[in-house]
Amino acid sequence: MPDILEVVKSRDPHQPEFLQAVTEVVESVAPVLEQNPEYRRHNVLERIVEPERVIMFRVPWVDDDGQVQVNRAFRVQMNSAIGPYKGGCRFHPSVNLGILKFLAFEQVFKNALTTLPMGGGKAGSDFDPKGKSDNEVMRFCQSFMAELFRHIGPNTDVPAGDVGVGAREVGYLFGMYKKLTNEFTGVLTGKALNWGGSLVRPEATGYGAVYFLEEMLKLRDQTMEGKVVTISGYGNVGTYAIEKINELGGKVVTLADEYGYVHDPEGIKGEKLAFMADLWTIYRRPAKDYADRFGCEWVPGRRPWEVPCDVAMPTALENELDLSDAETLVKNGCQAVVEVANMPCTLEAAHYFKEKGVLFAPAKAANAGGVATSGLEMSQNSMRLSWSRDEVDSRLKGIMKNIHATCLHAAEQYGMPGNYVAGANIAGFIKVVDAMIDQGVV
Ligand SMILES: NC(=O)C1=CN([C@@H]2O[C@H](COP(=O)(O)OP(=O)(O)OC[C@H]3O[C@@H](n4cnc5c(N)ncnc54)[C@H](O)[C@@H]3O)[C@@H](O)[C@H]2O)C=CC1
Ligand SMILES: O=C(O)CCC(=O)C(=O)O
Repeated sequence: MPDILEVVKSRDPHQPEFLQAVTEVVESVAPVLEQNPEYRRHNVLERIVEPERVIMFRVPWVDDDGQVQVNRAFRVQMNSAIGPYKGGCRFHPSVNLGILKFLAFEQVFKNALTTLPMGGGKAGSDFDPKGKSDNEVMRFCQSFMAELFRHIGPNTDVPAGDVGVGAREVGYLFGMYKKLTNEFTGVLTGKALNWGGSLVRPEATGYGAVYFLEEMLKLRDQTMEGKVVTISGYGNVGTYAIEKINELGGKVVTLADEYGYVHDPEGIKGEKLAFMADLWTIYRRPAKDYADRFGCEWVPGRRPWEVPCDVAMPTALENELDLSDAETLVKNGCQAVVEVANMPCTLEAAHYFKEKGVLFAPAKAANAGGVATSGLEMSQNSMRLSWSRDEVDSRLKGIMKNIHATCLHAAEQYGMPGNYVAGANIAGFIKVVDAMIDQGVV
């Protein structure tokens, strides 16, 4: 039996993020494979690390000066064993095939944990929406969809937003899909409310992560009341995580970007939260604007993890928190780390938190509220009905509680009590590979 990590490394030596995501899963599921020889016989590990399909395409578009620009785009259709491919689109200059494969791979397990019938996929482009006009963004989205539309559909593949893709972009993507197919269907989630979106979808990832954190804290007889929290990204997930933390009596004291971080010991709330909410999501402006506007400390070239906190919630990008950040957090008394971004902690940082007894929520469990609510949007679209805010929020809360319990149960069952990383990987893995086996070698 070949070592799967060696296979992945030798096939795709230039995809470190993908290898990292696979390594974490392989470490977790080793006891499962040992106890279930059937999984080895069906070669499930070798199959699950290979995308079912990857579409790569060029996206030509015309900028405001009349100049033709070209970007590269992908849709990674990773696994459809338990439902149509499902996962967001990322527009960011760092996007490449390896990053999208890691995101699509994570999505497979995450979507399985929600219990909703969704397979995993991820799309994206190296297009940078920063500094682009509305019209440029629209032309880019239209050109992107002019190719993607033939590969997706409400029962085939249902994309959504991710970094750099919010309600505005989903609107432009949907408009083009509708024009090309002459169909009004739930082919994208994260739609605006007045044309098929779901209440609570914008808030869902941030709220869901805080619901997960509440469950973890309950095990230590604690609540969010009085907790000091550090975050990084201040886009969609950062904004709504802060809103929920404030509501539950916590206080968020940082926000950050690639240039440095803002320290606001008074907490990001009220008028300040409203200002911050628009800063990236609408204007794509740097974090420093917040410091300038409210007279807070701006710390250039450093990361927010050096600010003492009870809870750290990385909310920007992969590998934004490394071992030395983890050591600083632990030294400063941090009790819990919640991965709200996808794979924001390096493997070494995640291992260190576990070793030191810090509560550690892995992304595929903690940020699953977003895609879960996308699943609820799909259900509402299929039924041609809209649920109330309370209905969606209580389903979201129920799903997050269930994911928390599922992770604990799976980890316990395989001899790793309290290890949320192992629990999330094992539970997601078993659900997906059982479905793959049921469906034969396809
Ligand atoms: N939007 C969603 O529903 C979900 C998002 N996620 C993950 O959450 C994270 C954030 O996503 P969103 O808030 O949706 O994106 P967003 O586009 O709304 O916000 C992105 C944030 O990251 C910051 N950022 C961009 N480039 C950066 C860099 N090079 N260094 C540091 N910061 C940088 C931006 O300033 C912004 O604050 C990503 O890892 C995404 O995959 C995970 C689950 C669902
Ligand atoms: O809502 C969705 O379909 C995707 C959300 C997403 O991209 C993620 O969970 O990372």
